[in-house]
Amino acid sequence: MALKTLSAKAAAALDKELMSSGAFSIDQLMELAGLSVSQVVYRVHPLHKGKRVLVAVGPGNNGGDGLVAARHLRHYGYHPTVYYPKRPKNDLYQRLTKQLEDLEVPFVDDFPTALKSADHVIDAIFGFSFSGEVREPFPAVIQAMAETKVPVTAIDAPSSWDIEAGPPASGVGSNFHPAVLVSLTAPKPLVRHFRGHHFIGGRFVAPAIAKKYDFDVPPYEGLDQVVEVGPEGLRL
Ligand SMILES: NC(=O)C1=CN([C@@H]2O[C@H](COP(=O)(O)OP(=O)(O)OC[C@H]3O[C@@H](n4cnc5c(N)ncnc54)[C@H](OP(=O)(O)O)[C@@H]3O)[C@@H](O)[C@H]2O)[C@@H](O)CC1
Ligand SMILES: [K+]
Repeated sequence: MALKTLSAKAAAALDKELMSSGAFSIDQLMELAGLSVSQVVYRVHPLHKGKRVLVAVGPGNNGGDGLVAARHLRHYGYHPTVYYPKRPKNDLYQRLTKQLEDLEVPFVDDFPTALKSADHVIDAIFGFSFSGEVREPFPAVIQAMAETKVPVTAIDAPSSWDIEAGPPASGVGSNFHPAVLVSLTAPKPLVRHFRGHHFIGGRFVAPAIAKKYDFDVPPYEGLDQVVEVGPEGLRL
């Protein structure tokens, strides 16, 4: 059975609803989203495969998920490094940054150089609000992630992919195929073009909300914050 997907518009509306009538705060949702990403990395890239995780962080909430994941990974025993070139003055992102600084997580300015000594990469640049052509300074970062042999885990969307249509036909991102994707709450239509390991995370949706937005809450087990749903077709 094919997984039901959420369009970019529906995902944004769901986000808004969770934070209004759903009574969640953005901090809560981001914490659970980032926690689920950290659990995926622990599964696909356990500590013995190498502790150096490079996190590419973008200017919105997708980036915030990456900052949260970096914090959890530090507590699990990894050595995360964060590339965060565009930092909005938003209080939430500043607090997430301070929490990482207190854990002595390094922030770097040169992504391609940092990539040379990374064992795993988290793509937290853009999520469901991405559109159009990738603007500076991110084209070189996406190009580096596309070319590296280091495995990449993308949060919610491979950055630069159109949320509905998938990878761009040419130019930046056309050759970017991350090894792992963590869809938050529900996959976006771009997942039809994704062939790697696919997980769903974001274990915070009430059944009535899932019904209203017409997607399936995957069968989370025990303490897990994630469910693997691919690559063998779409198992749900
Ligand atoms: N409900 C859920 O499941 C939850 C979802 N969560 C997460 O939130 C994510 C969505 O976050 P979001 O809405 O903040 O936007 P996001 O995708 O990070 O990007 C926006 C930024 O990118 C920029 N930008 C856009 N296009 C660009 C371009 N071509 N080139 C360059 N820049 C470009 C844009 O800049 P602007 O256009 O405003 O100048 C803006 O700064 C979602 O995918 C999930 O990861 C969790 O945190 C909580 C629970
Ligand atoms: K991403």
